[in-house]
Amino acid sequence: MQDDPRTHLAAAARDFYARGWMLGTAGNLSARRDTDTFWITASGRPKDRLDAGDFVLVDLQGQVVQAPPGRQPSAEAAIHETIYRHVPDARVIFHVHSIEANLCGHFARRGRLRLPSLEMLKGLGVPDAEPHVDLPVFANHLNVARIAEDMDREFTGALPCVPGALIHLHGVTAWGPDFLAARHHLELLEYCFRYLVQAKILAIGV
Ligand SMILES: CSCCC(=O)C(=O)COP(=O)(O)O
Ligand SMILES: [Zn+2]
Repeated sequence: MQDDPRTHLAAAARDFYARGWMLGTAGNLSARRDTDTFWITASGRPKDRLDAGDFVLVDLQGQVVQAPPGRQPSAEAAIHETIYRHVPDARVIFHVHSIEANLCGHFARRGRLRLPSLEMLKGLGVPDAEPHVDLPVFANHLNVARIAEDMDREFTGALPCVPGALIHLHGVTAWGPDFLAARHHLELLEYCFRYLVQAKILAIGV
């Protein structure tokens, strides 16, 4: 599995688990294999010990192409499909459940979370000294298809100006053209969330 995307996904999952972002089997990760299929974590697997038997190959229509015995794709595969269908350069998607991402759901207004105005957002593709950027926030539903439908509707209108989205009181999803970029995007969003939580504690307006 040397240069197999599953190796990189398993390594990313171990990293995110160690940061406390994928505890208790939370989260799911995927990477495109080709134009029509992507590898995604199997549902309900512990993210600190994934191996090749913990990934399912699915297509952009939601059909399972290849699955190890007894494994189902992530229950949230429809969200990954929606992102891959709409965002042409998304090749890797990370969805994690950090405490800060969920606390920041409380700061969202009308389906948007205003990110802090930091030059650092350059790393999310916004090269301004004092950027004004909103992250889309989607309502959470136990029926994941409803989240994917909301995302499909919103992304049909316009893609977000940063490579990520929040699902309210559930978790954050970030994507990128490769593993490193997707990780950087997730780290930058998580930095923003920590910054917003700290600013709230210190009663600083951002
Ligand atoms: C234990 S977390 C609840 C489900 C969830 O939100 C998640 O990210 C993991 O679901 P999966 O089916 O991918 O294991
Ligand atoms: Zn989730």
